Amino acid sequence: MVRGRISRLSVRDVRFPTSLGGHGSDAMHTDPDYSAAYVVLETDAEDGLKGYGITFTLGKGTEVVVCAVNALAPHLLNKDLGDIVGDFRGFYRQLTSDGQLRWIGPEKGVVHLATAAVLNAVWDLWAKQEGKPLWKLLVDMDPRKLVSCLDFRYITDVLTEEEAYEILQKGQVGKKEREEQMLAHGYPAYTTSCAWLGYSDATLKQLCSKALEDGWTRFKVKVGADLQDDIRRCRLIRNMIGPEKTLMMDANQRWDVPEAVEWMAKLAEFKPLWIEEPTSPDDILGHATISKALVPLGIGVATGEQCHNRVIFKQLLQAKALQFLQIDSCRLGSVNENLSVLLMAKKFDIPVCPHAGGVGLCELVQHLIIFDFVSVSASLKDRYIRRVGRVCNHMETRNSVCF
Ligand SMILES: C[C@H](O)[C@@H](O)CC(=O)C(=O)O
Ligand SMILES: [Mg+2]
Repeated sequence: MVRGRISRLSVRDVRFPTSLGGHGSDAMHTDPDYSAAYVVLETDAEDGLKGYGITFTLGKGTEVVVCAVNALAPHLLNKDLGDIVGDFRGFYRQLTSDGQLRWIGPEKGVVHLATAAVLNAVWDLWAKQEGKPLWKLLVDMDPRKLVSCLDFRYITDVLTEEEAYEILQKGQVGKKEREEQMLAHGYPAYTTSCAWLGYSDATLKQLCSKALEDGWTRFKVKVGADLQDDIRRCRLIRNMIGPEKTLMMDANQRWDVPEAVEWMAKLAEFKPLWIEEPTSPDDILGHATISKALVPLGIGVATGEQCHNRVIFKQLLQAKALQFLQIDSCRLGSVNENLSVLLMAKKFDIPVCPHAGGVGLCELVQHLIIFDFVSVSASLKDRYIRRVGRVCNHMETRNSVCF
């Protein structure tokens, strides 16, 4: 039973100096300081429970997101939590339709990152009050109630509320067994931690050996800045992991469309499962062109970590522009919008492999992907979550079930 009126919203600018060691570096973000705008919601309820919400940022941008969170605060303060989650679709619309703030969106950029942080905190508070981790709150929720939390505006041409409901109804079959499977075995994961672009070959080798010792079987390597460097680094890592283990590549939007196709033709010998963000995240048809050109090479296209909203995902799916869909728990408008993308992916039969690794992302997306497996996709085929130690060890979480 939800309770309390929101009495306080505070937001902090939290930064880790990861750029000093090249951690998190890629072909476009050469000096990332992993950071987060960290929101805490308090209520006047006697239970003393607080809701914590995060959005991932990269250093200086955090102060801008903090401003946007403060600008959204009046929508929450003095509101009854019961009223918010009782009409969650309406509340999502209220936040994303603020007559002045939507001009600097709408549903994209800084204001949407801020929306994610705020709504992540609301979901956290709701789950805590119900005494469940978020994934369990979602899995146990009546499908009618669940679809009532989602905003179908702009996506009804591919997914109506009724279709979403039917998907969730079908997902009820075998749900208990899948939940037990998750708790017993976890969700398959991959690591990027050994192959950031700013790492020397010596560091790459040392971290890759350690990851192999630790039992990792799937590895992602950053590429895109210099072809000869990429060939050398991909050869090094492929030789170390052997022909059977999985290798993914991530270009972080570095290339033009023809360049992406030519570059990947040169890296195809290292048998990547996917090339992630080969070009601008806004270029839907460009992704479709790349995707079509890489099919004969057996390389899929993965994208989504910088997809603004459900509309872009809808078009990527319609255009057959991706083979792996990467939701981001903090770039989309929190759980509400992520769930609508999970349901669209199910309709198009495209596996979801969430973006994670940044501050709080591994902790957040595991809830979404477990819900996806238990209640939506019912499949682990071609699905992997990202796991990372470096920032996760600053987080205290319950129910961590990734391996
Ligand atoms: C700047 C970030 O570290 C980015 O490289 C993360 C990313 O692309 C990924 O985790 O995937
Ligand atoms: Mg990436």
